Amino acid sequence: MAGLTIDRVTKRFGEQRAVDALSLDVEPGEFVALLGPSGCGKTTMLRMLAGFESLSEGEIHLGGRLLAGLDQHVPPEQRNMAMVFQSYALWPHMSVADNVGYPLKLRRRSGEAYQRQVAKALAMVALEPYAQRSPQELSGGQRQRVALARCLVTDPDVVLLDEPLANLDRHLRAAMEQSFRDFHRRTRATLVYVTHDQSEAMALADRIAVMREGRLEQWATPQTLYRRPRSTWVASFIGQGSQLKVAAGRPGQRLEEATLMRGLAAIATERTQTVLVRPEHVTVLPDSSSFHALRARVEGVTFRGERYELHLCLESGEALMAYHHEALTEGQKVGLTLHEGWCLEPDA
Ligand SMILES: Nc1ncnc2c1ncn2[C@@H]1O[C@H](COP(=O)(O)OP(=O)(O)OP(=O)(O)O)[C@@H](O)[C@H]1O
Repeated sequence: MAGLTIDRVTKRFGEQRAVDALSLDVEPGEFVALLGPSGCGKTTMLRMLAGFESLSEGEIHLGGRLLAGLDQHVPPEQRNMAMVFQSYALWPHMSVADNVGYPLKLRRRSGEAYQRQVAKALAMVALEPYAQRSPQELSGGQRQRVALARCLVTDPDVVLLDEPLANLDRHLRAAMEQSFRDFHRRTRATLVYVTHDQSEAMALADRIAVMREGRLEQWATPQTLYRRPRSTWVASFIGQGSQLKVAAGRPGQRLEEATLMRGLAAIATERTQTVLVRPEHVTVLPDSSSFHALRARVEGVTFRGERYELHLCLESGEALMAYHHEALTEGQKVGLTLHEGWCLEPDA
C-alpha cells in the first residue's frame, strides 16, 4: 500500500486553470473523495493521477516515487493504478470472468494463477455465481461490480473512481455504497473517488477534498465538514442548514444558545457575522407569544416520513429551516429556540 502526495498541482487548458495549485496528502489505504460542482476540476485531477493528462505545474508522488512533474511523466500502465469509469466499459462479447481477467491477459498471465486471481476478484464483489454470464444479462449495479472486480484483479496500489454510481437509480446507489465500503474494507487499497453528490461523499469517504473552480476549499473528514465548514460556500454545499447574521463570534467559533440568541436579537447594523444553524439545532414552539424572543412565520411544510421539514421566515426577513415532529400550517406564527451555531468565513 502506498500513499499519494499531490503537491501544488496545476492544469491549464489555454487561459483556464482547470486545477489550480492543489495540494493533498492521501494516507496509504485511505478512502478519499474529490467533491465539487460540475466543472470544478475533479475529473481533470483524477486523469492527472492516472497519467492520462500531463501537469502544467506541481508534482504527484506515490509512496516515495515521483509519478509526474515538470520533467517526469510515468505512463498510466506503469503506475499500478486502476480506474473505474461511470460507463463501466465492459466488453459485451466476453463473459463476466473474461472481462475481469482481461487486464491479466494483457500482462500475459495464464493457467492456474490466472484462474485463481479472477476467482478472488469475483469473490470480493460477491459475483462468483455470475462468472459465465454475459454483461448484458446483469443489472446496472452488478455491471459496476464487474468493473470493480476487473480493476482489483491486478492488485493496484490506488483505485481511481470517476462518478461510478452516476448511471444508477437512487435505490441501487444506496446498495452500491455498501458494496464500495465492503470493497474498501477487504482490499484496503487507496481509493480516490470523484463525485458531485455530497451525501455519497459523506457516506463513503474517510476524508473529502471540497473543490471549487480548480482550488481546494476544504480538506477534512465528513464529520468536520458538517460540524465545522470553513466558509459560507462550503456550508451551503454540505448538508442542510441556514445562514443567519449575528452580532457575536468570529469565523471558526461555535456559539452556544444564549450567545446565539442574544446575537440574533441585536440591531441589523451590528449583525455582521454569518452563522450556520443546522435544522436539528432548532426547536419550534408552535404557540407563538410575545414571550418568545425569536419569532417566525411558517412559509412551507414538507413531509419527510420520519419528520416534517419547515421553511420559516424570521422577523428579520431571513430564511430558516427546521425539523418538527408534526405538521404546522402555512402562515402560522411560531416561537423559536436556536441551540447552537457555527461562525463562517465570508465567501472569498
Ligand atoms: N481537454 C480539455 N480541454 C479544454 N478544457 C477542458 C478539458 N478538460 C476539461 N476542461 C475544462 O476544465 C474544467 C474542469 O473540468 P473537469 O471535467 O475536470 O470538471 P469536473 O469537476 O470533473 O466536472 P463534472 O462533474 O461536470 O464532470 C471545465 O471548465 C472543463 O471545461
